[in-house]
Amino acid sequence: MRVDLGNALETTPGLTTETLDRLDDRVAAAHEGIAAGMADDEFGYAALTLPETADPDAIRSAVDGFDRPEAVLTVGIGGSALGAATLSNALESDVDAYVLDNVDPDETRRLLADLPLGDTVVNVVSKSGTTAETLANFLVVREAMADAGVDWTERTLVTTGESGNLRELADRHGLPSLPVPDGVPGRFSALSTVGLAVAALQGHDIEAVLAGGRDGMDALAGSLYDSPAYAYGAATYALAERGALTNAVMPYAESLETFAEWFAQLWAESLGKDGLGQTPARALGATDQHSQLQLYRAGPPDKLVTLVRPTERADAPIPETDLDGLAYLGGSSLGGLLDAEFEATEASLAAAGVPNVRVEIDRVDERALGELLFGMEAACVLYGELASVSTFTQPAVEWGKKAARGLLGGGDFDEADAVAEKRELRID
Ligand SMILES: O=P(O)(O)OC[C@H]1O[C@](O)(CO)[C@@H](O)[C@@H]1O
Repeated sequence: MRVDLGNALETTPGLTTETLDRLDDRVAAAHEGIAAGMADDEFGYAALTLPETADPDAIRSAVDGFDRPEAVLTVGIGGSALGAATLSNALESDVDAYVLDNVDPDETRRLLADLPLGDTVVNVVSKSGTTAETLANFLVVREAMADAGVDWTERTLVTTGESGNLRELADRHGLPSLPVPDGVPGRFSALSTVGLAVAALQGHDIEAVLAGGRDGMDALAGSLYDSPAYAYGAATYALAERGALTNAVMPYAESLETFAEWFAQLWAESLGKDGLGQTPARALGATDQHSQLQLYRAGPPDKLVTLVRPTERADAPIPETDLDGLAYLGGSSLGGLLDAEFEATEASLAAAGVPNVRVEIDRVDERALGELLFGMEAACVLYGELASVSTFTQPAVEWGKKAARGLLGGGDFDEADAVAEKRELRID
């Protein structure tokens, strides 16, 4: 993973090399704390040692009990789905991967109608084992399998904590199961059993993903000038401090679109604390040059754009044409056009004084993805240290969970009572 901060200097809001030099002392101190937390396997910091502590053999032995399936369905939500989805949507496999990470009945019904349930492994993931959406979807999927005459106990892999409903279910039915690593919040668990089981079922090289994570660990250093991850974390923090309260992450690769969704949870749920934070916007290049770029370039000067691309990609030629106006395209390639648009968008933002950061990986493969996921996790942890927020907790999401549970009769919660007090101004 390589980071280029050049287009975040002298912009609005913007940084200077003096700013970064001054910040580097704080990066060094933060790195000491992070390294100590990693060494002591402290809550949250344990995520940054997963490239060494994850056990690929245990993952492979859990999935090897299944014949190679036609499809894998992940039933989970948030970090219990997005890490696996990032890898499966970035890498090609002849095992199709699907995700149920919402409780939209139309989507659930549509998906179950499409799935070859008799040749699908259901990967149900919940660290807590109590997440309503995940458990509700699993109960629906399990019934659909039974209705299809499929023995769900033969087609289900459970990844969960030491206790809770899913652990009880796995124990009761002797299901193959994997542990969720202690001290690792879901949004930081991509390089663990949570994110790697699907990749293993799809035949991907999970050892290479972890090797990429180790590349990222090795690249951590006591200076932002020696660590791409810390450079990104420090620059985004300093830009937020100067008014860049939105970070639009814009990968120029369809295979990295889910990565932007994974990044959005990591960034928002880790850093949105105490009235602080930086809103992650999900964009896609080149598509969003024809939509959101107008706002990024000419809207309020309150954002930065993170442009992500692989520097090597399979390509597709654009045929020659006798149409005069299109002659410049003929003989070029789609990849050549995409790269030109990446560089043009980068220059367009710079010309308008909008800060943008370039993040590049060599190619979209297991090792580069492992390093990118690790790098953004480390960047997030550093940002949280610099902002002095509680990076690894997410108390603000609990209110809504209690309200929803109360509305369904799952307990007596004041939050549910507050729902009935909604202020109305209906325009029909
Ligand atoms: O793995 P679990 O416990 O089902 O949690 C799923 C997701 O819900 C959250 O706990 C927020 O409610 C996320 O932090 C987490 O990734």
